[in-house]
Amino acid sequence: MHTLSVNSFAKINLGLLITGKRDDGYHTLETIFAPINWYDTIEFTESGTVSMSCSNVDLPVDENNLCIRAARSLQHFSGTSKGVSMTLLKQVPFGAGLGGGSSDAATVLRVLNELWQLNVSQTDLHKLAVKLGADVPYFLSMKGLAYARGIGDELEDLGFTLPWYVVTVFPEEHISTVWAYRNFYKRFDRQIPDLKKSASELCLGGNKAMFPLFENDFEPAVFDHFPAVRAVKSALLDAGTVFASLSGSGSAVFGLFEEERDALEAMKRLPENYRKSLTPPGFTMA
Ligand SMILES: C[C@@](CO)(OP(=O)(O)O)[C@H](O)COP(=O)(O)OP(=O)(O)OC[C@H]1O[C@@H](n2ccc(N)nc2=O)[C@H](O)[C@@H]1O
Ligand SMILES: Nc1ncnc2c1ncn2[C@@H]1O[C@H](COP(=O)(O)OP(=O)(O)O)[C@@H](O)[C@H]1O
Repeated sequence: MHTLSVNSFAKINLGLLITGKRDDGYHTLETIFAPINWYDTIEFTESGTVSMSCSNVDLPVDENNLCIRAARSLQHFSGTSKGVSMTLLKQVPFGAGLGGGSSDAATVLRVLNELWQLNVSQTDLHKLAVKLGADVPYFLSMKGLAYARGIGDELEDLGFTLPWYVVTVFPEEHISTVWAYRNFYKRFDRQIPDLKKSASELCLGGNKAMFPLFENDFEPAVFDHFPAVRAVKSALLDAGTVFASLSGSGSAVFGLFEEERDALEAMKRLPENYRKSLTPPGFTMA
């Protein structure tokens, strides 16, 4: 039986401005998604039923797992009776603000649409994706930097990449996205900068004066409740990063470096037990 192995890349958020709250409880936001070179690997083998195993025993592999939920949503939408056995090599920390689970869900939708020969349209896949998670559409349809609005599902491919090395650090604190959205300090009345234009001036024009616009609205509350997370941002700044920020709802923190040697030096200075990844400039999801 043929087995297909696919990598599911994680993301960081360059700027994350929460602009309001919808009647359904979801928040509207503006953010720039950027892919990083930290990934899970999922192996797919056709089978009569839908099942999965996972290298991380802390992650349930029941109907709540986003890989299973994605497979089920395709079965229900298409009416297919085909199945799949999935093996998830879990390397992206979860509760990290890196979208690892969302990326896995998007990979399952994309691969099973091909494997099961369903020919579900991109529009319909997008609808299935957003029901699985607000971040899932980004991983379904984008490869590089994307500007996102709505709940994170209205996407625009920016067509350029980050010109820096990205050091991403997980300080071993799992932060629930629900907790973060319940506890962030609201600033809905604040003037919203044009993140799309600023990202272009920053990445293409090299205008570092744009960096302060890329605030993460989760950061103040997360730093107040998790001082170890605040300390990672301070350590990256002390190591000479040109910009550092919480990613998503956290707890991962990333720093941007112009020189690889400075990025590697910064990684050495951080606690040994913190998981870290280094992404080169120009990275996109293959
Ligand atoms: C915060 C962000 C930023 O990219 O990512 P992570 O930090 O999770 O990676 C996303 O908005 C997370 O997207 P995702 O993790 O897919 O969230 P979902 O599973 O759809 O929603 C989990 C819960 O978060 C809240 N939620 C999520 C997205 C959003 N725009 N507004 C919300 O209020 C809702 O309470 C929802 O029930
Ligand atoms: N395959 C999966 N990988 C990671 N998290 C998963 C998966 N399936 C379900 N989850 C649940 O989703 C949440 C994390 O999702 P993820 O997209 O990684 O969020 P975050 O970006 O906040 O880390 C966790 O609470 C985890 O229990």
